[in-house]
Amino acid sequence: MFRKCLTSLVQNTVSVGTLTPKATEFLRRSVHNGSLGRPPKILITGGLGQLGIECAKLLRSQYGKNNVILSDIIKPNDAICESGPYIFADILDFKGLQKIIVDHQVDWLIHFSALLSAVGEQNVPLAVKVNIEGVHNVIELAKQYKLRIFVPSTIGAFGPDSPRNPTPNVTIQRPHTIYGVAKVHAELIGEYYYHKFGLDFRCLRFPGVISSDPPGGGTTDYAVAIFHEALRTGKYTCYLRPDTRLPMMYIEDCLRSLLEFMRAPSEQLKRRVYNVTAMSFTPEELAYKLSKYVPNLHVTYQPDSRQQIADSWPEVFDDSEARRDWNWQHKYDLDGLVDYMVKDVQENYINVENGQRRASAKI
Ligand SMILES: NC(=O)C1=CN([C@@H]2O[C@H](COP(=O)(O)OP(=O)(O)OC[C@H]3O[C@@H](n4cnc5c(N)ncnc54)[C@H](O)[C@@H]3O)[C@@H](O)[C@H]2O)C=CC1
Ligand SMILES: CC(=O)[C@H](N)C(=O)O
Repeated sequence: MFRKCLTSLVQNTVSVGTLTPKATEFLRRSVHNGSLGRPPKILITGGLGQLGIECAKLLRSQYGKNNVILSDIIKPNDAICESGPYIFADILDFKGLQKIIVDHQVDWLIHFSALLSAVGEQNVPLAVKVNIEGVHNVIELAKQYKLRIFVPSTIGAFGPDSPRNPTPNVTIQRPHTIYGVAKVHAELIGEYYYHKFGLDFRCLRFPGVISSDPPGGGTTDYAVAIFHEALRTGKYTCYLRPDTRLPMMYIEDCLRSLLEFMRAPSEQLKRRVYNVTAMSFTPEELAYKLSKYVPNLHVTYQPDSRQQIADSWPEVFDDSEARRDWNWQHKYDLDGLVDYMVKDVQENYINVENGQRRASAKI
């Protein structure tokens, strides 16, 4: 009965006449913070991308396997199905998303569906749909069902007119990619819904995120690809100039920032959109660090259309406001990142492939 009453409160489907507005708000917040014995039910959209699978692992370790639902439009493999709930959800299907939120009593929405910067430029109409219409759908649903919603933004939300070193939290934003335009739109509409309707909208601008999982087609992808190529072949051809400096972050830091930010009490947040970062480096500097593990590493540079995008993005990201307001602190610097990535790619990709090759040679 108590659980039912709380759920109704969270979803605002009944009015509880006997409770004061303050008590109602307290209960609603307690459920969102997982502090009433009921962890939040979380839906991750675009969950089979670079960030989604690892994010689900982290959130499931905190809130339980069945309280975190992964969703995407991709057919999942066996490992994904075994790891916890997975649902097909097209971000463009408003009613379909609505049904999932109602059926599964969702409290938090982590909205990862997107076309990244380089792929977005290859298919602008689709990027407009997924990155702009998709955000409209989730923001409206989050408002209707009183969800806490996280939408990531990016260094790509800045453009050539923005100060690049450092790029502060609030400054000129005139991006030249459809990806960036859509992210600025997401930041603004989220802030608008917060001011107008009290929506608990939260947004972090991430730098290039580095993990061993394949990235989705961005401008910062080289910083993942170089590990896979260099450790397999000792060579890598980079599509950016050697001196292209970009802000970056190891995935563990990125997802921890998301979790800490989602858990931060609303009154601690001075704004709804924060820059976060860990380090900045160039391809040349990364190659130098990697050459300590791959002594004869040979990197060549053939800049393509992604160079122009990178040249319009921040070089150094100023995340001092996140550090001040909710105590954001990164753990991995460039040395730590390279060390972890080398181990991860070697153990979980190269050694596994070699094992499979040996096994099939025996058959
Ligand atoms: N990976 C990075 O370096 C950064 C990522 N971000 C943001 O984080 C979020 C997640 O990024 P990644 O995981 O790297 O992207 P990703 O490209 O690896 O994954 C995006 C996912 O969205 C899904 N998707 C595409 N169309 C869809 C649709 N119609 N309905 C539902 N899902 C759909 C794709 O199937 C894919 O699994 C994105 O919003 C991205 O802009 C922000 C800054 C840096
Ligand atoms: C920094 C990002 O948003 C992403 N990795 C991209 O390069 O598009």
